[in-house]
Amino acid sequence: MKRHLRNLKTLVKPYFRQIVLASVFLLILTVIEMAFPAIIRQVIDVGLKGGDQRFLIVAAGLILGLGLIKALVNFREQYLTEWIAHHVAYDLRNRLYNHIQRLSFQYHDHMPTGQLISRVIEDVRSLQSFAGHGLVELARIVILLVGIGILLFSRHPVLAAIAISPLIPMVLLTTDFGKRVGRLFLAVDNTLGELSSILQENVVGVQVVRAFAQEKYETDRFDQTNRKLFDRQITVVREWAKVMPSTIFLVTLGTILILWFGGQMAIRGEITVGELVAFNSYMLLLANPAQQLAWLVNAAGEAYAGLQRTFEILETEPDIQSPPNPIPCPVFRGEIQFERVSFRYKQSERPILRDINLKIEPNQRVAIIGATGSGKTTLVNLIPRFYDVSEGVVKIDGMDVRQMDLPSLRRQIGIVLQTSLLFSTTIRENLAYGRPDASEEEIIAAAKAAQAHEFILELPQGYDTVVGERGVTLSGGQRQRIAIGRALLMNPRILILDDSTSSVDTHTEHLIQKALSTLMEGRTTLIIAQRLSTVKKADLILVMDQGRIVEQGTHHQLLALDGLYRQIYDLQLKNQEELEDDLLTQPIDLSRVNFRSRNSLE
Ligand SMILES: Nc1ncnc2c1ncn2[C@@H]1O[C@H](COP(=O)(O)OP(=O)(O)OP(=O)(O)O)[C@@H](O)[C@H]1O
Repeated sequence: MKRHLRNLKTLVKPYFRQIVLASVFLLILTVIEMAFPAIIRQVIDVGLKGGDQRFLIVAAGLILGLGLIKALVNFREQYLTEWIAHHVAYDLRNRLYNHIQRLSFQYHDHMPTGQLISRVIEDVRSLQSFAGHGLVELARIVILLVGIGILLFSRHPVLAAIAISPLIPMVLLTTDFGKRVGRLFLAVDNTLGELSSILQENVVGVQVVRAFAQEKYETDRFDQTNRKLFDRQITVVREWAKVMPSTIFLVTLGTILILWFGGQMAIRGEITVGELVAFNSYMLLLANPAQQLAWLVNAAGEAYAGLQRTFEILETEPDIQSPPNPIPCPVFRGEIQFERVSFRYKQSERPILRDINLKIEPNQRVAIIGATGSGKTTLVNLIPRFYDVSEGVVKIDGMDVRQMDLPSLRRQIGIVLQTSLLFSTTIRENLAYGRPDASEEEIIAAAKAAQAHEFILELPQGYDTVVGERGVTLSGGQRQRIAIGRALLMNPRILILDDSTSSVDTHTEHLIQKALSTLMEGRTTLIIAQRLSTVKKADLILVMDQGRIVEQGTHHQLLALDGLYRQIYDLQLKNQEELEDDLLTQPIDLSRVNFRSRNSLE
């Protein structure tokens, strides 16, 4: 709790001046509200009793003047509190987004995307709505309660005690509700996160759902979580509905008590009629905010849950960041070394990479092959520090990558994956994603080298065509060429490629191969190889099996070894004729070869 209040303080601190000003406005408003019953009392006791018309006119003028001031101050106060709330939400969304950008892959592996989205949007919204309207109302209630309490007790302590007495169970009721509601809202928010995860997964994976005709299953899954959300929300409403009528009843009880006891006192002449009316007006002044108390506690609970969930993200230290005093990264020569590297994902029981020793010379082309799940992707992911080694060290040009400045390390490593993500913006901006300062000539040159220039020109708005959800849909081959252009423009010293191309026609395949060759020139390149042609051309081939590099060398050296590589190769050679035809057209998926079957071959 203390920690969360401290967090809240860090959020509102920049707006301290505005908060003070809003509080002053609030105080003025409340004082004006409390002045009205006092004026009415004077009107009844002095004006009406003495039949003094001038007194009535003065009182009416006073009420009119105060009413005008109240309207003006009210406008300023409402504007200011909303302004503060929106600024706090704006800052929080930015802080969250910046932090999420810095969190490691390890974190993203286990945090569902939908949960993150729901925290940045929904939890911030609940915080914002409480920070605006809620906090002000709460402050108003406190000021009113204290102010009216002092006024009533100073005039007539006995009647004040009678009038205020129903407020005691009301406060007890709402505090009890307040204790429970935070927990209930946390459950609601978590389920909302689950629901957005399912939605997000289904929208992204719509093709898979349709292809497997699993619409019914997915609809049921969504319905189940939606029902859970509904049930949890209804629980909150039920709890709230229990408290709400009780508070309304208790306020009404206050008025009844005043009329009953106060009325008798007035008959006995112990208080004036004006005082009785003023007492009742003060109670009515409290009625509205008191009824809102349950709503406020509700909103506070929701905001508290939001605060907990958003700060859970903000308090997560990124596992992977630049060291405090990073070694400045000069332009890499491109030598890569793995020394006794082992790696285990946080969740995995066994090491995924074991005792990897490897030296790659600058500008070498390295092909990595191995069965699916043998650790190829994991191995290359250690170079740009998407994950950090569990044991051993990865070095570039003799320096441990963990000692380098992270952005300058990653800027020198280009990555082209099989399914390259493009952003929903123009082709030009997608190409210049890593180099926003690139000139038009540079962008076009990169697109030409990536064999993308021609098809870009054929698009409706050329380089200004928006891709993705808001614009045209590009084919797999076109997307990959844009991704190659994007990497080319970065001019990285080290390149990581996935050379598989999802079924494209011969011509596109040829264009992609040409683009990749241009991209690889003069750079250290690691290719997760799916094609025999790529493997044959590599300076060094790494054969991976169950997290280890079991063989390494050139095509001929490895053939001569007569080991696993030979077996893979022979398996392909059996279909020699077919392969000859397909070599430039169809990717030969080496990862699909059953490496384990070598035992049966022996
Ligand atoms: N983020 C992750 N968290 C936990 N385990 C993972 C993660 N990514 C991969 N693995 C596991 O690590 C092992 C190696 O995966 P990796 O993706 O490196 O294999 P690969 O050789 O690239 O496979 P493929 O050819 O199918 O892409 C697999 O058993 C996989 O289940």
